[in-house]
Amino acid sequence: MFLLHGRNSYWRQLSDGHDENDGIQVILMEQEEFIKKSSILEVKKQYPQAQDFLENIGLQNLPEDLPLDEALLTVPEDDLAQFDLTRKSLPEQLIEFINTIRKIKGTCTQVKNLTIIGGENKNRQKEKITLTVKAGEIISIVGPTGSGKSCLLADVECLAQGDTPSKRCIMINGGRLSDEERFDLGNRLVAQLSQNMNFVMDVSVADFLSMHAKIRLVKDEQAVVKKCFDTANKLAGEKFSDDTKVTQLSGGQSRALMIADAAYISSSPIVLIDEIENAGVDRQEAIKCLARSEKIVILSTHDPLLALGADKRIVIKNGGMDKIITTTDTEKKCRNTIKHLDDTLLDIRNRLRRGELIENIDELRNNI
Ligand SMILES: Nc1ncnc2c1ncn2[C@@H]1O[C@H](COP(=O)(O)OP(=O)(O)OP(=O)(O)O)[C@@H](O)[C@H]1O
Repeated sequence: MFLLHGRNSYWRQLSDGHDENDGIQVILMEQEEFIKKSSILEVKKQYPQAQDFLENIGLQNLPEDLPLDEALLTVPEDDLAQFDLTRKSLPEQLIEFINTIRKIKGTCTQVKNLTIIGGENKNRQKEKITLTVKAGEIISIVGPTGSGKSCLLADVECLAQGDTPSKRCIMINGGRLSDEERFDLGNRLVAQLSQNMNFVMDVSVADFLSMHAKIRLVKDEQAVVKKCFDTANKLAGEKFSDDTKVTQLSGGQSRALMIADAAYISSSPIVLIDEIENAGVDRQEAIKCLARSEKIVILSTHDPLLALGADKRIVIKNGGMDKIITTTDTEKKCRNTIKHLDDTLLDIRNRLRRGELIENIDELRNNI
């Protein structure tokens, strides 16, 4: 719904420490009252799924300032009958529709780990590697240009079952997914932040975030939306306001917004990122904020800081997983020095952006 390349998921639980079904019952009773008494506009704001429901039965133009039962008086009974509905049954059907989505959300499994079972490299030689990634782990994928990093990300994204060119197989919680689970659009596990993001809705950043938070049934919606907006602005080079249209955001700002969304709103437990270093966002902060959210983060990168910032890295050679390296303590120490070099480069980049001349060779030497 909200982006072309991204995916969203109903997999995370409603969990709030109480029995899930009790919680759902209470919410449903309040919800029924609300849907019956409020104006259609308010219902759509609270439950964006209502828009889809009404559109599917050709009722997208109902007067939005009226409650549903009053608005339905403007619709001939015959128009409703073709969908096997009446003025009385339609609100009940709408409530059931919204409840079904809640139930889907409540019954889905949490992802504790993901396993990549090796397939074949470009020469059809077997990959002798099986890697299990736990929730909260960050994995980088490194390798020369064209070696097959994006291909591995694509295998995870489609939860490959030996049916992609690499013949890899992806397991969730140690088991294979049924075709139904794999292709069920409502149950998307994976959020992919690819190099090009395109929004398909022309709404403001604020509306975009709160709609998504509502669909995800996020608690404390306003606070989460604010957190998400502030984080996106922290990650983006050029700041933007919350009334900016999402279609007017730059490539870097869009990615910053989607990274913040993936961290704080999206319930997708697996986040895939293709070459975040090209996104014009504060890449280290981006990874830190995703890592805090206990997701599985897999990123393909040419950036030493990101590669070494991961818990493990997959080295790709000729289309195959050649090695898995766990980042050593010594590497982590080396990373601090690399970070210093990187900060120096970033400073030069920023000075160039501000139109300054870079001529002080001594200063540069001292900084390296
Ligand atoms: N195991 C494999 N079997 C068959 N084809 C493969 C395999 N791995 C990669 N390829 C193919 O190799 C080509 C390059 O792969 P890919 O785009 O994934 O490289 P990359 O490492 O992401 O490159 P870049 O660094 O430029 O983004 C693609 O056409 C891809 O389909």
